[in-house]
Formats: sequence, structure tokens, C-alpha cells
Amino acid sequence: MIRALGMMSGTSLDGVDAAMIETDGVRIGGFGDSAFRAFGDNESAVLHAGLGLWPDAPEVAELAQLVQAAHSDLARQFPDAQLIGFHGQTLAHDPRGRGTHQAGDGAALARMTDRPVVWDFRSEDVRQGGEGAPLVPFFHWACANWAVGQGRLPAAPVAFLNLGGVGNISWVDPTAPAPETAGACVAFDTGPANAPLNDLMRRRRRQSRDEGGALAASGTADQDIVAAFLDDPWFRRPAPKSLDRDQFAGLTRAVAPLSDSDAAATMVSALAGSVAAGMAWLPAMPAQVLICGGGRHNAAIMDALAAALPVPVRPVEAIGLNGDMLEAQAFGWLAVRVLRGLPISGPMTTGVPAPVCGGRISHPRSRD
Ligand SMILES: Nc1ncnc2c1ncn2[C@@H]1O[C@H](COP(=O)(O)OP(=O)(O)OP(=O)(O)O)[C@@H](O)[C@H]1O
Ligand SMILES: CC(=O)N[C@H]1[C@@H]2OC[C@@H](O2)[C@@H](O)[C@@H]1O[C@H](C)C(=O)O
Repeated sequence: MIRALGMMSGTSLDGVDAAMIETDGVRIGGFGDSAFRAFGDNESAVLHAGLGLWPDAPEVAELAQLVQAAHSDLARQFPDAQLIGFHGQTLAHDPRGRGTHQAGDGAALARMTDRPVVWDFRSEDVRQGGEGAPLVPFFHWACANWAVGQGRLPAAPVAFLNLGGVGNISWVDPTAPAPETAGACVAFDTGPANAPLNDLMRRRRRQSRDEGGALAASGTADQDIVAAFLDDPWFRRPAPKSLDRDQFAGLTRAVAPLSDSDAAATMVSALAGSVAAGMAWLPAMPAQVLICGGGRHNAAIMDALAAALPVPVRPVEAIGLNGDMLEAQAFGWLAVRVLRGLPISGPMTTGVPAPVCGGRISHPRSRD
């Protein structure tokens, strides 16, 4: 087993999560400490300004340094880490066009932290024809497998719904022998989650989020806008599929005439509707949907999901997991898989023709 530190800064642009995990890249031996480092106002403004940029843009070098500095700062809190899994900051994602761009240089981070760093997890999958996302589903399989072993989950298919900036769902069969086995995982992005809501709060209220979902809960959703949003052909496209952060800018434009509370309520209703629509692409109805990511702290989102989905909706804490740190843990677990040459994605998670072991490995003293 390896003690790996996973680090993730997601599309909601709120900061960096870091979490320790002990694993051989298949089984979870145990979970360790975790920490969060928020992006300061200046950092956040720089990152927002960088959205949509590709590596050839001149601004990217400075932005990557900001990302590396925030991560090495946080990594200092984890002296036990034998290996770091570094996701980097997604600035642009266009798997069928220009590719996928996570800012941050893992080779520099390896030198800064004096640890081997696994990074650039998505490019190889895209190069081989996959969506490059989502990558957490194989880890969801490991989590379900762990929870079954702990007696916290029946040995039957279950779904994990991650609500970060963008939403993604994984249907997993914990009894499958490995996540890359046919029938073990089906996963895809469901639609926008917190990103448009955060942007609305920043623009209209100078706040970073709708705390607890209070604003959305006080408004009324405009069902015509929700219906028009759900009519987008993207929702009729079968899985696997992945989204760029701001791919549904039309929703933001559509809610512009509404009051703050009705606009927030409409976005929440659109989120729940997109997940409900996504359930059609799962191989079978799961017994329950386990929610991870920051969206589960938004009561308006949780209520809307409970009303929209035909099965019980529970936070992942119900099976003993930490829903705020699951993605960070995932990139620690995926880093160990890359080190061992195991696949991190497959046809039913990213649509890549055959399972792929992506990622690059940088060592502290090499100059790669
Ligand atoms: N107490 C809360 N009340 C309301 N919303 C919250 C709360 N806590 C977190 N959130 C929402 O969750 C978001 C963070 O979620 P998370 O950390 O899962 O996203 P991420 O990792 O950035 O994104 P992704 O999964 O897309 O990569 C916040 O930006 C906010 O919108
Ligand atoms: C390109 C990119 O960074 N995508 C993120 C984003 O945030 C959620 C969703 O969209 C998912 O596809 C992915 O992140 C998680 C960690 C994943 O790869 O599973």
C-alpha cells in the first residue's frame, strides 16, 4: 500500500482540496487527513479570467505558477505523503476539438514538494478518442467496494452523484472484480451544477455561493426556462459525455430577467431536471443515489433532487465517506494506479475505445 496525497481544484474555482489515502491502486486501505485551501479574491479573479484559455495563451504561465504555489503550500501539511496526485486547474475542456487543459506543471510541483507527482491525468484519454472526463468513476467503484467490505452498503449497484461546478454521475457495481471490467461502471457528466449558481451569486450579490441554498429556497423556478434548458440535444445524447464548465451559458442568459431568488431557484430546478434526465442512461435503476461534492450542502438542491429522482437520495456520509474530499482522495488513488500502470478510464466512463492508463509521472530531481 502507498500513502498518496490527492489534490483537486475543481471547476467551482473555490480552492484546493487535499486528502491522504492509503491504497494499492485497487483496494482502499484507509483514509487519512485532509485540508482545504481557499483561493483568495485575487487568485480567484485571475483564475476566472483564465477560463477558456489553452496552453499557448501568454497568460497561462503566470496562472500555472499560481496553481503550483497554492498546491505546494497545501502539500506542506502532509509530510507523510509518498506520492502526490495533482489534478491541476481545468481552464478549458473541448475533447472533440482542442483537447483538455489543466493548468499547473506537475514537474515543477515535484521539485517544490520533493515528492513524485502524477499529473496530466486527462490528455492521454482524449488523445485516444475519449472524453477525458469524468475520471472519478473508477474511484467510485473502489469506494462502493470499500463500503460493502465495511458492511455499510449492500453488494448491489449504486450511483454516486458528484455536485461540483459541473455534475457527474457514476453507476457502479461493487461486485465486479475491477473497475475496468465490462459492466462495472457507467458514468458521464449530468449538466451544470454549482458553477452557474456561484457565478450568479458573485455577479448579483458579491457572494461566492448561495449559502445552504437559502436564496434558491426562497424563490420560484421558472418552469418554461427549465423546460427549454432540458430540451437541449445534449441531454438526448447517450453516455459517455463530458461538459466544459460554461457550456450552458444559455441558462445564465435565460434567467437574467428574473429576480435573484427566482433565478437561483430556476438553476436548482434545472440541475435536478438534468440529473433526472441522466438517469435514463444508467444500465439499471440504482437502489440509491449517494451525493458527494459541495452541492450536497445546498438544501434547495438536495430537496429538488429528492423530489425529481425515483430512488432515495443521501449524502455519501451515509456510507462513511467524506463527500467534501472524495475527489481529492480520487486523485490520490488514481495516482497510485498510474504508478502501477493500471487503467484510469474506459469505454463506459469516458468513451475511450479501450481502457487507458493516462497521466504523467514527474520525479523531484528529474528535469522533465
Ligand atoms: N454550505 C454551502 N452552501 C451552498 N453551497 C455550497 C456550500 N458548500 C459548498 N457549496 C457549493 O459547492 C461548491 C464546491 O463544490 P466542490 O468542492 O465539490 O466543487 P469542485 O471540486 O470545485 O468542482 P468539480 O467537481 O466540478 O471539479 C461551492 O463552490 C458551492 O457552490
Ligand atoms: C474537464 C474537467 O475538469 N471536468 C471535471 C468537471 O467537474 C465535474 C465534472 O466536470 C467532471 O467531468 C470533472 O471532474 C471530476 C473530478 C472527474 O473527472 O470525475
